Amino acid sequence: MSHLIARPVDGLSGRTHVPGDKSISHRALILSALTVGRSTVEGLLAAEDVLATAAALRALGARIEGPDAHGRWQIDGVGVGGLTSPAGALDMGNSGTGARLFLGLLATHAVRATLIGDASLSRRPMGRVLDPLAPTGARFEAGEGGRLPVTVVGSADPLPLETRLSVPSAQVKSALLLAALNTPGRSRVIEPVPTRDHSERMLAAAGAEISVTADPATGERVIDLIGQPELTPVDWAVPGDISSAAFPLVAGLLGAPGGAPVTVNGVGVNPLRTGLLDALDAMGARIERVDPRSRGGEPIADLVAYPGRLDAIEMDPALAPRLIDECPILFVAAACAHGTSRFTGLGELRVKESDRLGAMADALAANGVGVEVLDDGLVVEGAGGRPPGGATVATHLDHRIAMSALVLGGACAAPVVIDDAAAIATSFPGFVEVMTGLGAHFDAGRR
Ligand SMILES: O=C(O)C1=C[C@@H](OP(=O)(O)O)[C@@H](O)[C@H](O)C1
Ligand SMILES: C=C(OP(=O)(O)O)C(=O)O
Repeated sequence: MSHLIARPVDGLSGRTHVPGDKSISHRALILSALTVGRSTVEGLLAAEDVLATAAALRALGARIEGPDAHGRWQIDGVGVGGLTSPAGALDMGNSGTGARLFLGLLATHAVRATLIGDASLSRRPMGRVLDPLAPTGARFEAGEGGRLPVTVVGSADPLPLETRLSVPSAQVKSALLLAALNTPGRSRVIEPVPTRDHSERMLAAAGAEISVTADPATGERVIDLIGQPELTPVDWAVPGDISSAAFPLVAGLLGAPGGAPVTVNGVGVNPLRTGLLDALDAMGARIERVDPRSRGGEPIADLVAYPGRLDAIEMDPALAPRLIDECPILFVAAACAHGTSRFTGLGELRVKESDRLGAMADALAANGVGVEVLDDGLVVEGAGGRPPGGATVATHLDHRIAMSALVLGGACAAPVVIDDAAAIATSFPGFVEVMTGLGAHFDAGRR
């Protein structure tokens, strides 16, 4: 395990960019593998989670090469329904998105495949996709409690789905849409609470017959997909990941008021992903969106975070699906704010790469921040400036805990150590370089 120390700094400033969006990168590879012909991806996130998806698709018959000298990836698809049984197990590594999306994809292919993952992924619930996928006719042999390893015996003659999501999860929604893609006829997924809509946008871009409407009676999102289309190749362009940009942006906010800002160029600002910006805005943060434009069918902008006073919030729980991955770094912002913040509606954080409520409560408490853990949230007593710091944080194979703790260290009075920096490669290779380029001080020496 490689520990890393974040030393206190006065603030960060400068201009940077972050790697491609993880959600969009997974989907670009998967949908490309289902087209007939050659697709390309520019800006693909070449991090462990996405590379696991690429490896799994290769094992199922797609050809994927990259990056070329221009950073572009090429995928030769096998067409919807064209995947074949892999020779060995598909290792999804640390990736919940990969595991759930492949369970959907494979459910309606006449293949047999076993999905495995690391210790963190092997603890995460898969029943949330296995149960709603059962009506396709697929068979699943799962580990205890519906956990990995899971062997999928895909249905050769799948039946259409009509499902109302019981968990607000883009992974579950996307698994069902991928299953519906190779199912004859019309499938319907009803989403009571909107979640990131990259799958819907990208399926439409590849020529699938998909419609998204609001149920006139309930207002719920109704997604209809006609199965077994011939998908056309796409030249995808992936925006910067707002979930990665969150770290330099919050670090930028935590500098001395009046200091220079941190700018992150070309960040995806899909409205279903920008809950962090809304929560920080409610805390009094100044984050400007400059030069709004679009990339690959998604809105993007340069985001500029100015250091200044932050005040506590009582977060609106309805924001949860729009900022779910950004909660750990939002808790760091709250730890430095003036007053006591209250976050609820975040029970989903307990089933991410780690129990993120428990892991962040431990990380903050060890570093002198007052916290109370709720069933579905946290109460954080802001230090109104620099928390004490000085402790080691257990990262539990969780990239977002690792990066949040390093940002915390920069804003504390004494250094913060993480026990293992390796998990950062899950989603944000180059994190250390991006942050040090803005003035962060990390080292692997002694405290
Ligand atoms: O669909 C996706 O790409 C993702 C959806 C979210 O998970 P849930 O759908 O389980 O909330 C998020 O936490 C994850 O990092 C990526
Ligand atoms: C929860 C996350 O990812 P996944 O579910 O794909 O492991 C994340 O990236 O914060």
